Amino acid sequence: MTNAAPFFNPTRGREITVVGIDGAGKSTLAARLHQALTEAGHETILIGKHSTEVPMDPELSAYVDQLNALVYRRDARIAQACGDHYWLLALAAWYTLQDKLVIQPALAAGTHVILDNAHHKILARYAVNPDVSTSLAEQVFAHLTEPDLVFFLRISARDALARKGEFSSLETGHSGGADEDFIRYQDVVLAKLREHEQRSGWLSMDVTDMDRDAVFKTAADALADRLQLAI
Ligand SMILES: Cc1cn([C@H]2C[C@H](O)[C@@H](COP(=O)(O)OP(=O)(O)O)O2)c(=O)[nH]c1=O
Repeated sequence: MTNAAPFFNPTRGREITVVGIDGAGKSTLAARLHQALTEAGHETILIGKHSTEVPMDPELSAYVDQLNALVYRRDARIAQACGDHYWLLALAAWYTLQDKLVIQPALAAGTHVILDNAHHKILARYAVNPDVSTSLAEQVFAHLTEPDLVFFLRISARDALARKGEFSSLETGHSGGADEDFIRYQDVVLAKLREHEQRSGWLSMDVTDMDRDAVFKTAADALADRLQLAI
């Protein structure tokens, strides 16, 4: 006998992440990839901003949900009072638990993970904040599992806004409520993402003139090509 034991040594799952500015189409693509992989018979989970379920562990799920509420369901006065460093560390705590309790066990069990809302956009947001050191922000996320494939959906802020129609205060970096505030802020975030892209081997797509089907088709081809995942 060899030591091959396929039933006890499932192939590790793949982690696939979608990044881009607000309105680039991340959630749309992530949901399509999740659906297509599942329909093709691949065990796959979709993880987003409010995914708090730790499989078969209601107690940990409740704890992760409390952390999600703390980080994302916060009131503006509390956000302001606590300040940027606090929120950076709270976000790092959130991403740490999501990685350790949900993503890593899934990958180890052979389940693929589609991650919408990865931490890269947060890094870009903090990189444009002069009050927080960029290297500190990079360090608090450095231990997270490295995705096997990152799709970067590139679009200008003006075009993203035309798609979205409306935006939240967070999506202007709390800089104001006008369209120009969204555009100015998101274009700076986009420039930071593009710097990251140069260093990271992301699969970059200019989605300005692509409809959702074309984006999905390009992504599906890349999954087959780079990760040998057929959908
Ligand atoms: C992908 C896509 C999205 N949209 C719309 C749907 C949503 O209202 C909005 C943002 O899409 P969404 O996928 O939510 O983007 P993100 O997760 O990056 O913020 O744009 C289009 O109009 N055309 C498209 O091709």
